[in-house]
Amino acid sequence: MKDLWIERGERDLCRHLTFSVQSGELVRIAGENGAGKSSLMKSILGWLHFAEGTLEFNGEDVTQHRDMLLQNQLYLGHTPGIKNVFTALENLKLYCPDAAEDDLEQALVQVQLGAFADTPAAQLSAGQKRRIALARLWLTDKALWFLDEPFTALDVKGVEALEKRMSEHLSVGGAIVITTHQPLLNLSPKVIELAA
Ligand SMILES: Nc1ncnc2c1ncn2[C@@H]1O[C@H](COP(=O)(O)OP(=O)(O)OP(=O)(O)O)[C@@H](O)[C@H]1O
Repeated sequence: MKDLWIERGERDLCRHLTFSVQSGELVRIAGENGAGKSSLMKSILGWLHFAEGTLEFNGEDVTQHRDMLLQNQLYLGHTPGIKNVFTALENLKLYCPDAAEDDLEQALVQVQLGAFADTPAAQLSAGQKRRIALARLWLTDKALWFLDEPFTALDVKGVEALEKRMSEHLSVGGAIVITTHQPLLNLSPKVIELAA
């Protein structure tokens, strides 16, 4: 990201922001509520316009055509986006339609939802719904993850499991951009601070 200038409404969320994310690197976007962390992620992914700046992915300018970036990324938003009428397994299938049934079930086991595969999401807690969304991280082969407040509603075990999965991803050359108001337990990110 080079010289990003992002405006929202009347506010400049950042000006001339430059940073990089390398293979194997965890980058944390930090800042107070409203500082622009989610907006920055959405701008990088092309869902929000940015006023100025360039984006490169694998050394190629993708500012105008983000196809290559989008094909290689997984974005997990700060709301889990779970449909109440569907079961945990069905919800995961919606996100990962090409995954084999066994793999979907295994991913639910990884997030301690093995026993809830056939339970409608309406009967699950906020943390359990978050875990369904997170189960995608055990199924994806995308290199670059954007995780917007992924720890919300998770208990300590859930946080530990997610950090372990993130650590595995980094160790095989993946990269992660994360926003979180919660301190990481075992991972040491590079921090990009946005002023409120
Ligand atoms: N849909 C929207 N339309 C207009 N402005 C918005 C919209 N969503 C957010 N904003 C504004 O953009 C700014 C940045 O919001 P953003 O959600 O990116 O902050 P954040 O740092 O992710 O906050 P939080 O820590 O609360 O999640 C805020 O000033 C907010 O008021």
